[in-house]
Amino acid sequence: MKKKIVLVGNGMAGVNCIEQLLKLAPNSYEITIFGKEPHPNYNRILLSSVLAGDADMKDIVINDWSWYKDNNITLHTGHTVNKIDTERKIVSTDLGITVSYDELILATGSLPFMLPLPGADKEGVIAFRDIADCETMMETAKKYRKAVVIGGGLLGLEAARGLLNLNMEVSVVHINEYLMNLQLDRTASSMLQQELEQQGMKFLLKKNSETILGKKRVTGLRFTDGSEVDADLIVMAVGIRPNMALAKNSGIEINRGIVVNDFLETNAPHVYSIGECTEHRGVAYGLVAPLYEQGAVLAKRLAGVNTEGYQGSVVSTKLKVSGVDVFSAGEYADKPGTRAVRVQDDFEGIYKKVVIRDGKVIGAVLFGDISDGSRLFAMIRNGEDVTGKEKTVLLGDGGGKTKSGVDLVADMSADEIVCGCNGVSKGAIVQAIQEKGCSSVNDIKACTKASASCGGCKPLVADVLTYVLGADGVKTVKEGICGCTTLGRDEVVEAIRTMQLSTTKEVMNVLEWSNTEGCSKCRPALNYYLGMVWPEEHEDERESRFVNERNHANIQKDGTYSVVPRMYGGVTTPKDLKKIAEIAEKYEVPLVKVTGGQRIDLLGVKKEDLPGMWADLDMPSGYAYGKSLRTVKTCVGSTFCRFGTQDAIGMGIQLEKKFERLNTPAKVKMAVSGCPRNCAEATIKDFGVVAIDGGWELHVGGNGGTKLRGTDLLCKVKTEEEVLEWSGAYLQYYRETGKYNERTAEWLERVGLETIKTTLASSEDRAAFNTRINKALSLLKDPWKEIIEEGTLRQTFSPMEEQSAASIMK
Ligand SMILES: Cc1cc2nc3c(=O)[nH]c(=O)nc-3n(C[C@H](O)[C@H](O)[C@H](O)COP(=O)(O)OP(=O)(O)OC[C@H]3O[C@@H](n4cnc5c(N)ncnc54)[C@H](O)[C@@H]3O)c2cc1C
Ligand SMILES: NC(=O)c1ccc[n+]([C@@H]2O[C@H](COP(=O)([O-])OP(=O)(O)OC[C@H]3O[C@@H](n4cnc5c(N)ncnc54)[C@H](O)[C@@H]3O)[C@@H](O)[C@H]2O)c1
Ligand code: SF4
Ligand code: FES
Repeated sequence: MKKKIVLVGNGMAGVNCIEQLLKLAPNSYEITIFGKEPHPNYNRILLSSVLAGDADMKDIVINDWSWYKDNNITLHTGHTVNKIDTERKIVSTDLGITVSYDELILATGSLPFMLPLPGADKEGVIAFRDIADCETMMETAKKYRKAVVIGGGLLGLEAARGLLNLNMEVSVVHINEYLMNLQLDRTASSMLQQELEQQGMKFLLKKNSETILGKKRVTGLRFTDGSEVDADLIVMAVGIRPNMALAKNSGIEINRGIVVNDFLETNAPHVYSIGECTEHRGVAYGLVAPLYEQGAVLAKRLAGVNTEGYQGSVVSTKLKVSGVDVFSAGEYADKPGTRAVRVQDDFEGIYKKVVIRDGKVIGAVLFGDISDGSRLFAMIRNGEDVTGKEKTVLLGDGGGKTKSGVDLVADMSADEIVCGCNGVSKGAIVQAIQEKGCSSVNDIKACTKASASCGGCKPLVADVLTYVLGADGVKTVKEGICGCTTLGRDEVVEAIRTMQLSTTKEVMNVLEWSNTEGCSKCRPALNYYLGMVWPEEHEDERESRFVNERNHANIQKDGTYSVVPRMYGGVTTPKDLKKIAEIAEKYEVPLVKVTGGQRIDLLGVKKEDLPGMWADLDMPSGYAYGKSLRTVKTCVGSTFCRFGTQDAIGMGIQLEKKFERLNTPAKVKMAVSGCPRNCAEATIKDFGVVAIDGGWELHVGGNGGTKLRGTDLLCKVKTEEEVLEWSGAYLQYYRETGKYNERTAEWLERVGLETIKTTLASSEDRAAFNTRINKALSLLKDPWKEIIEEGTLRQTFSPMEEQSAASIMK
């Protein structure tokens, strides 16, 4: 007769252990699983991606209902096991079921720590732990605007990013003076803060929460220093506590967690504990990789396979916030007896620190470029001795003194975990390569799920591929444009052309998107590609655009908008200035500001006032919100300046009139200077024109934002017509080959200046590019005018509409 095994906790650690056990001893046990949540086993890690709009609830299920059936597992969801009789070997649940066991696994996970503040029981105060919390946040974002996240750790920041994507204003309250203080040093933390502030997050540091304000529902949070912040939603993310109530009630030894030995045995015979509820050698872990390692040991033990036991884990973390690369592993803090190698590049926003003690790498922090993460992590885990070559660990030596990623893979045992998020070992990846013919990171992802969650293990997966197949055997596959597809930008655009696909829905269906609704990354990208390929046929999909582009104005931190009318070349008239002044008074605009692009910005406009204000202005939209031509900055040039050799203003106005409204992969800024003194700063623009004696220099690929880049010289031309011809060809080439959201500076570096020069060298090719761009330009209408004239569009400017459109498109 089969022995009976019972698992309490249908979460990541417990079910993974059962999966391992089924592989090692398929027919040895009759299995029963109890889970408090009403769902089959799902990937809790990916709740952050669901909240951010990058994955769908259905994508995060690890084992669906049929998996339990196919493996003859009896599953009781919605049941809380509340008693274990360790003498009679029976468990019972709150709903009255009792089941006997021969072996019992406790994998009850953790409970989020809720600060015991007065008012913490109010409506709108939640944790971020499970599907229910995630759904509450998504629902709340449809009705409310202000979110406060307490806790600036991994969970708090991922929650905050998700809430921003849901169109909420987000303030993160942190007790410490710097973010992710448990994972980062101050330098990395302040770089992280800067990046997140640019994404729109606000921070309240060194703040100790005192009282949650509001009647039935939360309205704010007061701190011990007396200050307050408004809140319609408070998410507590201040750490977790092992869930050991069941063990405690049943007389099983607990301390910080349920106490186990190296074989995951508790003090009660035949009762084991794994996962976040467990304390092993004094440590309770809060990341999945160690929990999977515990499960693997326990599965072996239960299957009668020899094992040395669980020895504890070194952990690494990666923040799952798009656009931010942060990695931390081991002991990252400076302490007596440690020394560190640091590299900091403020231009590229990169920081790397490796901590060394007694000749061994014991910790690392990486920001901006985390490609060394898995190599350093392997060194930390292997206790690699780097005495005498400490600097080469980070800086490289060109002579191969330190081990490469592939060498480190060679040293790994088959059981070692490569992908922490999905519990995939080196052995499983090697097997997928050898038995299933996988030859790229994407193949491995499809076969084993390795690299499918946070993506932090991609470099290590690539090293395993190289280790098995050699460098020539590995297929380098372009990144999918988002998590919904493995197809890259070029493949998608090619399919749109050749298969004549005309809507985002059609693209997603025909190209078999894993998430049929798409996500906040692919929907606007597809809308752009479709418009670029089919300028006449494609109808712009408003719902696929981000909030600023839907509303043709920039949303501000208080939910109002900013209005910037077009002012060609930065030139205005007394009449227009008077009109703008009167309108600013009429709509009680709190701030009128001259922008860096030489225009006038009316800030603090209510959404419902936008169409009225546009009608009164009777000026074209300045597209200050769009992936489009923003401004053409000009100096006064030969019109007034003593040094000017050409008419910079006239040239700038011609360029702005020609390219206004053009949809581009990312925003485009231009400038024209009337002489090489370059007062219009043309050499940090996407397209800069600088007058020289007898003509113009055309400069390309500049960027003045976070990643400052000076332009490269494209060519010199003689006439204004040539400036227009070259700029048209250049912009259309960028439109046709740029990835959505890729600025010209990044595009130029990817494609290469020489390729661009060669492509645009012939006048016939330039003429063809110009024909296509002129076609696209001829079809564009001013959006403000359209909205004023079109009743149904105008109606969408009521405050209620924005709430319902909040969806995933920030
Ligand atoms: C939003 C979010 C993002 C995360 N991101 C990452 C990440 O990027 N990387 C990483 O490594 N980790 C991450 N984590 C942590 C990771 O999800 C946890 O470490 C992991 O889920 C813990 O697994 P577990 O099985 O121990 O516990 P859980 O997954 O919590 O499973 C325990 C289950 O047991 C059930 N249960 C408890 N008591 C009983 C009972 N008495 N009877 C029946 N059922 C019971 C619970 O309801 C729960 O479903 C994240 C966590 C969250 C919330
Ligand atoms: N990417 C990832 O690996 C990832 C993502 C999400 C969650 N997780 C895991 O989930 C668990 C929960 O995450 P977490 O971020 O809540 O835990 P945590 O313990 O890592 O961080 C909690 C943070 O809250 C701060 N804090 C504590 N009390 C506070 C207070 N009163 N006010 C303001 N701030 C306060 C702490 O300084 C700390 O930085 C952890 O085990 C974490 O590792 C991991
Ligand atoms: S760039 Fe030359 S022409 Fe233009 S304002 Fe400066 S000095 Fe005058
Ligand atoms: S470690 Fe996160 S996806 Fe592999």
